[in-house]
Amino acid sequence: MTRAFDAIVIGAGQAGPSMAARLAAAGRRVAIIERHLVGGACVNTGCTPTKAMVASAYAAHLARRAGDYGIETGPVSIDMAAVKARKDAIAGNSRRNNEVWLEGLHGVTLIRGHARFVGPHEVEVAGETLSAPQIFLNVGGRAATPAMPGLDTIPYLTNSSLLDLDVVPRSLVVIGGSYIGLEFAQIFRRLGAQVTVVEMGPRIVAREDEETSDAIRAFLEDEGVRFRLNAECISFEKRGDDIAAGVSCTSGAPVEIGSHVLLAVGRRPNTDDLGLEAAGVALDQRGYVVVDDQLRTSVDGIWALGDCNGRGAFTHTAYNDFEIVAANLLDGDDRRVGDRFPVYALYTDPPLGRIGMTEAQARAAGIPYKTATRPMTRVGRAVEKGETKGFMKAVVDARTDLILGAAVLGVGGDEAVHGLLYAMQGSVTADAIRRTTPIHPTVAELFPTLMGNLRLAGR
Ligand SMILES: Cc1cc2nc3c(=O)[nH]c(=O)nc-3n(C[C@H](O)[C@H](O)[C@H](O)COP(=O)(O)OP(=O)(O)OC[C@H]3O[C@@H](n4cnc5c(N)ncnc54)[C@H](O)[C@@H]3O)c2cc1C
Ligand SMILES: NC(=O)c1ccc[n+]([C@@H]2O[C@H](COP(=O)([O-])OP(=O)(O)OC[C@H]3O[C@@H](n4cnc5c(N)ncnc54)[C@H](O)[C@@H]3O)[C@@H](O)[C@H]2O)c1
Repeated sequence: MTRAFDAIVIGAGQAGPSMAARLAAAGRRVAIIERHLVGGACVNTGCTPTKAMVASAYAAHLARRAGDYGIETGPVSIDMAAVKARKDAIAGNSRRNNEVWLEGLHGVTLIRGHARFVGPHEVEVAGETLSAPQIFLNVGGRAATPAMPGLDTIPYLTNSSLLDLDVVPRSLVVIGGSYIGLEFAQIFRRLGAQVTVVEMGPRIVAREDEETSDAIRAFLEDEGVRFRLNAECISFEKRGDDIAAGVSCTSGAPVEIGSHVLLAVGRRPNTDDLGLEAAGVALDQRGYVVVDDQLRTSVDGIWALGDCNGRGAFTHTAYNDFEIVAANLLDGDDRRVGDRFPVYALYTDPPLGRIGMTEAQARAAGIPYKTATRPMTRVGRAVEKGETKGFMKAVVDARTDLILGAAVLGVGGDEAVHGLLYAMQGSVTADAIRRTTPIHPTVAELFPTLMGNLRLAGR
């Protein structure tokens, strides 16, 4: 027997539950299917637990630096079991709040199990077939584990399993020098591990401008994180209790030894075990669901939201996907993915707040642009806080005076960058920002000064 609903949502991550709630509020009978933990990657193995650990690592770092502020402390030691318990409590509370809310929604049925398409509008889960004219995919992604020689012979960690450790690894080799790898590298270094980041490219966070990569590398090196760049042909081998990572770098020792290895080399979408071929939903070469600018898939009545559509890789983009689909379907609105500005943060300390284009992207696009940079050593609030690493930088269209992009790498950068998000969204010019009167002392108070220092690129 087939159980009929008006809508089925597959995956209770960052878009699915809100989608289910909106549909139910509009009078639809909705099934939402979750195979593992409500809240998905962000709540359980991503944003929430990692940012809780960033906070513990920051506390350790600040305690070690207490003397800089005239404060005396004793020796700093780490109780990793307590760090883990705090992180688990925060993530667990968030998950339970999501669950209680979802289970209490009138018109929504939460079904536990792995969903698989058996037709364009039929899904099998826990031995039952469900059908609905509208289906919303919110299946997210997981850590990519590419075929690397020897990987199957060692007990490697991913973002999920690393979060289960209740002891600090003696030495952690992080494969991948990008967002996931760098956040974990700094966390575990501050918690006391020897940390080496192995990156196959010539620099870390290669999507950012070179000066950003260099500054992040420099402050992580200051804390004792080691880097092996240009590490092609990585291989692994068990050596007693340790793991040897062969790194084939152009310089340096050919092998890095660690007690633990973290794989942080990207994500892959959870679309390989969803039976999408039975529905005829098209995937791209990397397995992401192909969608249009309103997140419709190649099959009528099926939408894809969140990481699985390859149009974003963040919680806020997943949630915005829900807003777009709900507005178009239920509010008669006309919202599109193309209308959103890319904005995100890298939660190292100091964090990187980023919006829009990098300078390299503006140059590659052939846009005539102006740029200005200011080091955090010349930001009063950063000096007063004793946290002067990093810089802020803006890239502005020389023809229109509109902001193309910005990077705020510095204390409070993840928050401050929002001022520029609202300016970009509202088409506010650099000159208009220059004329504002922000609060003193803040990091964002230097944005008007920054805009006053814009110079044509190359001058
Ligand atoms: C270590 C780490 C740190 C991160 N930090 C940040 C951050 O600070 N800020 C930020 O914005 N983003 C961050 N991200 C990214 C963020 O977690 C994701 O972008 C976000 O979770 C995507 O949401 P989603 O709803 O698309 O998918 P997910 O949250 O992955 O949810 C998908 C859900 O679908 C379920 N599912 C999958 N297949 C099926 C199936 N066949 N049947 C039933 N259920 C299924 C899964 O179990 C999961 O619960 C981080 C990611 C990682 C890994
Ligand atoms: N603060 C945040 O918002 C946040 C934090 C963590 C993750 N995320 C999301 O998760 C996504 C995935 O992050 P990620 O850091 O895993 O992936 P990524 O795709 O950003 O970077 C992967 C890195 O691994 C390197 N790499 C790939 N293969 C390699 C190999 N064989 N050997 C050595 N290095 C190799 C790449 O050159 C790259 O630097 C991000 O795009 C981001 O959207 C967001």
